[in-house]
Amino acid sequence: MKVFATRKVPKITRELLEQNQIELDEWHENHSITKHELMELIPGYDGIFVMSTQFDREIIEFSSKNIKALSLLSVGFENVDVKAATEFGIPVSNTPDVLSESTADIAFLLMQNVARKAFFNYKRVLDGNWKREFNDHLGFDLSGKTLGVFGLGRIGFVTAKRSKAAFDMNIIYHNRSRNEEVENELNAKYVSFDELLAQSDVISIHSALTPETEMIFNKDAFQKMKNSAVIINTSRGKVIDEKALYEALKSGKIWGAGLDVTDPEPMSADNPLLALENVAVLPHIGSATKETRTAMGKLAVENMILALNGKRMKTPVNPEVYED
Ligand SMILES: NC(=O)C1=CN([C@@H]2O[C@H](COP(=O)(O)OP(=O)(O)OC[C@H]3O[C@@H](n4cnc5c(N)ncnc54)[C@H](O)[C@@H]3O)[C@@H](O)[C@H]2O)C=CC1
Ligand SMILES: O=C(O)C(=O)CO
Repeated sequence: MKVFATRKVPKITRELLEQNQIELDEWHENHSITKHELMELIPGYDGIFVMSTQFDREIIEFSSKNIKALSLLSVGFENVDVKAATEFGIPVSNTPDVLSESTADIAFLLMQNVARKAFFNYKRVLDGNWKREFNDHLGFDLSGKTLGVFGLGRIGFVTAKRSKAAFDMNIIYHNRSRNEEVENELNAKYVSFDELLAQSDVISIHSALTPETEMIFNKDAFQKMKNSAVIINTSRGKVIDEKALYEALKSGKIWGAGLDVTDPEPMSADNPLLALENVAVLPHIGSATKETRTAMGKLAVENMILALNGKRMKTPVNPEVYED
């Protein structure tokens, strides 16, 4: 058996594959693999570790001749046409749960960072501009404020839990469905999207990227938010209309933004958002801890080995592929 990874995999993945006598090739070039390069390579493999690479219907159909599994090293799977994979009988898996704590940490880090302008103030230190201001560049307290979670799934829940425990924040949420367990545990209140926009001091985005959520945070949404509000995004860049976000921040329509994900990625260094005092940007490091990347690598390889042996994957995103 031979598998291919569209980027370098964690050490654990390599080790487990070796123990199972499965050969691995990884994409080592400096540029992201192109569709053409991928299609040239696919015929030589039995399975693929997908790391952010786009798998559209054409690639899926082409892969179906020999590929027995697409094992993603991510929980998000908007880059793969799952419907096509199911149609062509290819099982697809992702890495849920194992990255929820570390991604929620980054949402929480950005929240505190923006509330206290930490990156901006750090830059002042680097620039030799250390002044103790009494009335300028002030932040705001998170304690007792209202956190609005958009998409209260696995990561949204952990973020809400941290915010409640650390800052006794009042939790409201908007989700595809209500979650009474979460409501009881966190005293959280389900609200409509418009209520979430109007009532939140901080909005933290944790939904998947879907046709419904794409650009849902647009000019119209920013108009409905408090002038003092902060928006945090650790889901996918495309959930926010970044031009509208810039305008909303620049005009004082909303107060601040913390982004771990942007559209496109990487964000260009001359993006005007980076020049704003109340904006903190990180280069998509939500799951980037040793522990989490190891757990993701282990789960991804377990899924791959199961699929290569004709067994049901541990965390399939298209379980219907196993139905007769
Ligand atoms: N920044 C980073 O490094 C990372 C980013 N992510 C992103 O976080 C996302 C969430 O991950 P999980 O919490 O594990 O997923 P999940 O599936 O547990 O939660 C997503 C939630 O969004 C909700 N949702 C979907 N469409 C919605 C809509 N139209 N309106 C309201 N709610 C909606 C769902 O009901 C669900 O509760 C991933 O899809 C991925 O894009 C995940 C891990 C790391
Ligand atoms: O898992 C995901 O969806 C990520 O964005 C990175 O871990």
